[in-house]
Amino acid sequence: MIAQPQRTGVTVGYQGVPGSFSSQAMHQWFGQVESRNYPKFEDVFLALQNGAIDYGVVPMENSSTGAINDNYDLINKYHFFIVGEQSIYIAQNLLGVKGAKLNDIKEVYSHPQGLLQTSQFLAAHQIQGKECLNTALAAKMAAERQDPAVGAIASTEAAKLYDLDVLAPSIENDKSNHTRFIIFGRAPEVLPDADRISLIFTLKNEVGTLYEVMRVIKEHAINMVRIESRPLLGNPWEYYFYVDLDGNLADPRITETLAELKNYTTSLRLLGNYHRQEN
Ligand SMILES: O=C(O)C(=O)C[C@]1(C(=O)O)C=C[C@@H](O)C=C1
Repeated sequence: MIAQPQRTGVTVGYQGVPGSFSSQAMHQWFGQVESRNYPKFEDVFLALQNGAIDYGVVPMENSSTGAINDNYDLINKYHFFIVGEQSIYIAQNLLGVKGAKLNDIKEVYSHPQGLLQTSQFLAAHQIQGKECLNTALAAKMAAERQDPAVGAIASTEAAKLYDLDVLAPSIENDKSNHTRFIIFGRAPEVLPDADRISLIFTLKNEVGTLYEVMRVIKEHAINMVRIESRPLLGNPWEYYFYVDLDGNLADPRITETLAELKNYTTSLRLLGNYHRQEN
């Protein structure tokens, strides 16, 4: 694994409360760091905008349930730069108040992603899911309710922090459940050995424009690792595309590709060139 640069004396923002997967991802990437937490994903972007934090950490994609669309839209809306990524293994657990048994649980709080990632277990045990803003907040809410019928789907760290029992460990549908988070800041930070590039672009509404973009990438022998299309807010039936490529900005194949893509796109924004992280 490539060592991350030391960023000391900085403040990092994440969504949720301590014990959330976002806070775990933040600590894995930054180590011990000053942090601030916010109720909503957009609050993290606003905090970066008004200078309350130096970096933000948000989830972008889960290996079993796919894109976390809100954060793609926020990255498109706020013109910040991706400086890194962190993928973590997400073990979801059924948590309950002390002394509760699995069979007591009738409803659970969790983030919509936590409920989706454990849908098979919840259906098999006829447990009703109740959405809340974050998995760790779900644990905090279950602890406050002190009702053996009310549990939470969250991490074991959240169980410890909010004094809950783990009634069923690792109940995620997919045993290789990972979530990829991005680390973003106000300025680009290009590292000489960076190997992942993220772009956002819009296209001319003409025959074959997306094909031309793919062709340019392919003809420069660049590996495209992700493409997401999302509706452009305010322009019905128009889309923006988010693309991740393998590469470094000092490589002429990349500079030529970016220059050529300008011919086929109506806007093209480089979000960052950073270290990729394989699971
Ligand atoms: O960070 C948390 O704990 C969250 O509740 C958020 C979130 C998400 O939005 O995907 C983070 C990682 C997991 O995929 C489940 C939930």
